[in-house]
Amino acid sequence: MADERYANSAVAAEGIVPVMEVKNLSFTYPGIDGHPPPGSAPLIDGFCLSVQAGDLCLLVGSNGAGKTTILKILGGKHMVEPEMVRILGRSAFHDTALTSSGDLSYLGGEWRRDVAFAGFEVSIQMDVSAEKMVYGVSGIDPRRRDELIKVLDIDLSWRMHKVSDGQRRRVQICMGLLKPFKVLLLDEITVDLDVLARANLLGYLKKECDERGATIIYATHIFDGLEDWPTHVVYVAHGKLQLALPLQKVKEISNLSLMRTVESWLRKERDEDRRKRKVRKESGLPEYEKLVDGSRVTGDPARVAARVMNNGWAAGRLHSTVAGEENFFLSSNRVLRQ
Ligand SMILES: Nc1ncnc2c1ncn2[C@@H]1O[C@H](COP(=O)(O)OP(=O)(O)OP(=O)(O)O)[C@@H](O)[C@H]1O
Repeated sequence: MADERYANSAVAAEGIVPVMEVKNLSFTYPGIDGHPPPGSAPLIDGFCLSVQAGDLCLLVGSNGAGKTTILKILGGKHMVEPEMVRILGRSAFHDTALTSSGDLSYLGGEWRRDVAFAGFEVSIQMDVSAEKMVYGVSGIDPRRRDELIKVLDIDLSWRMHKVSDGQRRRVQICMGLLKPFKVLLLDEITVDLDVLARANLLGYLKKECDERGATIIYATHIFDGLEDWPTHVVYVAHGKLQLALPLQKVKEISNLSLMRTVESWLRKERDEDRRKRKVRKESGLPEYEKLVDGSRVTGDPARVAARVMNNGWAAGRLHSTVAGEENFFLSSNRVLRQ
């Protein structure tokens, strides 16, 4: 699907390297011993995607589909084989300059940070002003900073330990956008923004893509204000790419609103899952695949444990993700087969 899109791209035709290229990405979270549980199937499986400069991709899928995992891998937070994910021609995990330069920015989850002597993942709620946070980053274009403060309507006198969740989130977003990113990965960070702040932020992000050729991947379940916002829609289910299409194409194949279109995809996916579970149950298998440390295990765990030596993990690595089990329970692209 993604390859089709890439082949149609004028930029690709000229042989220009895409801003982001994901090739056959497979990933399994490590178990307690740093290795994937015996017999676990890859959580992200054979995922491919090409994204060009200026693309605004909406990443959609049901809960647990793998969106956050994919965004974290793209953001260099989990190690995968360098050739699986190339951002601006570099490996996000191995080339830390990608994120430290601000070229690649990831915004998601709670606002936490490792603080010396205080521990890892300490939430940012200390008694510090918004001004100190926003002006504490050096080398920022003052006009860009002023615009962001305005767009996000930040009161610089806010004390971070006293503000509301939405106000804290606005400062977090501002900090994440201060450097003129080339690629921005957004994992639903607008949930606690009010309607106006969200609309202003979406407008700002679109402008960044239109005017600077920045690229954004945005995972969300909130479709308010997104009808004409993305340039592309990427749908993932069970860790597999289902489709990656220009918004125009999505509109051509569906006469529903974007939200209703995505809803129909998810409904179809759920119905298919239910049907498969029914078949499993009727044939005496457990209705749900067994979960080991949060990872899927296919078939009989005792039997698949025997295949542990061939599960795609290289010895001594923390997060190796060489492609693993072939017999994945769900087939790829099945959702779109009409
Ligand atoms: N650290 C982890 N260790 C093991 N499994 C994990 C871990 N984090 C997530 N998972 C599993 O990975 C799967 C995908 O999770 P992920 O958070 O990527 O989904 P998502 O599409 O972002 O879901 P949502 O829409 O609910 O945010 C889930 O089944 C989850 O249980």
